Amino acid sequence: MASLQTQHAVLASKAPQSGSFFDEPGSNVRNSNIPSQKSERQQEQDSTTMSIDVQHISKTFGTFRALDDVSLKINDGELVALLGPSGSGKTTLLRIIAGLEAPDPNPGTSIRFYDEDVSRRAVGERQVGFVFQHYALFRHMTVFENVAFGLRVRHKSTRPSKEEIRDRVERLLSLVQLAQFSKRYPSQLSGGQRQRVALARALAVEPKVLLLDEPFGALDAQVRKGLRAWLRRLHEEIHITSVLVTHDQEEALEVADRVVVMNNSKIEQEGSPDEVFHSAKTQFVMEFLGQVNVFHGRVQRGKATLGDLTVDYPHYSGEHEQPATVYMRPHEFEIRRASNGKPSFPARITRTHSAGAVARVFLETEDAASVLVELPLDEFAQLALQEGETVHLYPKNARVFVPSESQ
Ligand SMILES: Nc1ncnc2c1ncn2[C@@H]1O[C@H](COP(=O)(O)OP(=O)(O)OP(=O)(O)O)[C@@H](O)[C@H]1O
Repeated sequence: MASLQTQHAVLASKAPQSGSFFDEPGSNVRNSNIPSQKSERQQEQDSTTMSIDVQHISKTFGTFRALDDVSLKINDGELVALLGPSGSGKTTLLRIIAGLEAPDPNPGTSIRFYDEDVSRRAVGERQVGFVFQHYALFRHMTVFENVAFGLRVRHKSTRPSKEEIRDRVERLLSLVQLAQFSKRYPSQLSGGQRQRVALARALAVEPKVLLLDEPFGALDAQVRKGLRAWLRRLHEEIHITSVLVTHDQEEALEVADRVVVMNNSKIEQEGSPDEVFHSAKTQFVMEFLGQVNVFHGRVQRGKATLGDLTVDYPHYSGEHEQPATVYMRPHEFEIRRASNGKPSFPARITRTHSAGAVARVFLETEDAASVLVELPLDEFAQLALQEGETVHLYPKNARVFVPSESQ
């Protein structure tokens, strides 16, 4: 292939897509512009109460703009993940929702909880529950006392009775599966157990919304995975409107009902995990969510060209050739030994790795560009691919971005 270059963003992969752009003449390679059908869940959400509605939020620290006119609506009972790289503004947005930080005082800026303007309400009045990455539990208090704390310190007029507090704490501890640890001190718990206590403590005061800022960020990968699944199950049980800040795309895609991708102080894209993963609207989202092979091609007169491969690209019908970036996910290739006449390109296998859920095949094109392909293990075994051999790569799907259009 002529002028083929690749680079990899190292992130996780998902199940294969069914699109077959290269086999179907006239198909549209620009996935991102295909209007997506609203899922039943989305339609349901549209008709539910909006519990958090922030509009036109900007935040400047000195001369640095940490948030740039961000608007976001979160439905009642929804779990939304704010996902983005470090410094993209996720925590700042969360802190503004909480009332820990004030937005720049611009006309049009508003923060509403359940239709009530809370912009002027202090953090203590907003009824939010927090769990942070390093949510220090009180070391001198038992698990039970930690969870009960928020209720015990309430003013007499709103404080529940001793029995009510005991009942509520016991219920919460069984909800977070720590009932048997109620008498332990934080130092006698694992990191994951401590975060579950922190969550029970946040829920004890019956907040209207739950704000989670990298709650599992300090824990090791295995524990994080377990807690992720646990948090999702918990959310399904209690359905409290929740905002989860994370820079871990796997975590966001697995746990959230809706993912809000942030970049450079703005919301880059929001949608269901499927939408943001499969229909990235920008190159940033495409690269941030999932592993990608990146190729540099061209568009001209309604066609996108990548070496010998050509696909329809109706978004640009100009005569003037424009550079384009073409993305293909590792699972979006078929590998064959012999050409079947369909558009493909040859590549040499440099390494294979099959000790995992899928086999990973590392290849090099004629231009010495590297490509990563993922195959189901049975297909990999059937092909009996050998390092050093040259095979044909058949792309099954691709997304084309013309920088001037997509940015
Ligand atoms: N109090 C502050 N004073 C000055 N700059 C700040 C302050 N708080 C945040 N910032 C800056 O604003 C930007 C956004 O910060 P924020 O914490 O919201 O990012 P983030 O997306 O949550 O990142 P991370 O994942 O690293 O926590 C960063 O560049 C940060 O340095």
